[in-house]
Amino acid sequence: MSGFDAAAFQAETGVSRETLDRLAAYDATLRKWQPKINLVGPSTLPDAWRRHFLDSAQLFPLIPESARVLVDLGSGAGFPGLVLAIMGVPEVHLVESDARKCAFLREAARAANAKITVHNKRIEAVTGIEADVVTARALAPLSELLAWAHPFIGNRGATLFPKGQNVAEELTDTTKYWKMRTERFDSRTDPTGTILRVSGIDRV
Ligand SMILES: C[S@@+](CC[C@H](N)C(=O)[O-])C[C@H]1O[C@@H](n2cnc3c(N)ncnc32)[C@H](O)[C@@H]1O
Repeated sequence: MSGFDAAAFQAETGVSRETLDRLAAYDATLRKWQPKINLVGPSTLPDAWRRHFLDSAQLFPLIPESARVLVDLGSGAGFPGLVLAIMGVPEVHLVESDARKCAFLREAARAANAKITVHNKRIEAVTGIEADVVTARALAPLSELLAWAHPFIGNRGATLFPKGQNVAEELTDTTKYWKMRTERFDSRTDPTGTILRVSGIDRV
């Protein structure tokens, strides 16, 4: 059992009491639904405030201040997109192909009073959203993520992707297909992890 609880999350992120209460309502919904649908790895649930809530919340300060519209690809149980919506990103779209996970996302958003849009579709089928930021956690290699993100942000917006220790290899592979500006930030939850912020994306 981890000692990193909601209070530790609040101390680490500085979120308001109201935001913490909304995240706690999301957490309670996650714990209620987890036995019915495998939403997160069962072994990660006791440490959810660090492994999922802080892991998602650490992206918030990396979002440009002018950003209004965020698309989260392959949202699963809502990490990081739903956390970022609760923290204050004005317009958040969650894209998830699994209908049961979409039912959970709608219920968790209702419990947390978060006005998000859930798209129960494959990413490739979602069109017509002009976004400022695209996020995705644990979904695909970088080159694939950029191919999915590009229709939403063109070369104007930015992506934020938590990545593991293979990030250097993924970057090398990606430069064959994409021109881009990359910035790397140390993960606050994973000593071997990196948050990759990519912008100015164009095909080679
Ligand atoms: C490994 S989970 C990660 C979920 C969440 N982002 C997280 O980090 O906890 C990947 C999710 O992406 C969804 N997914 C995979 N490919 C997809 C696609 N092409 N379109 C929409 N959703 C997709 C899966 O159903 C799954 O819920």
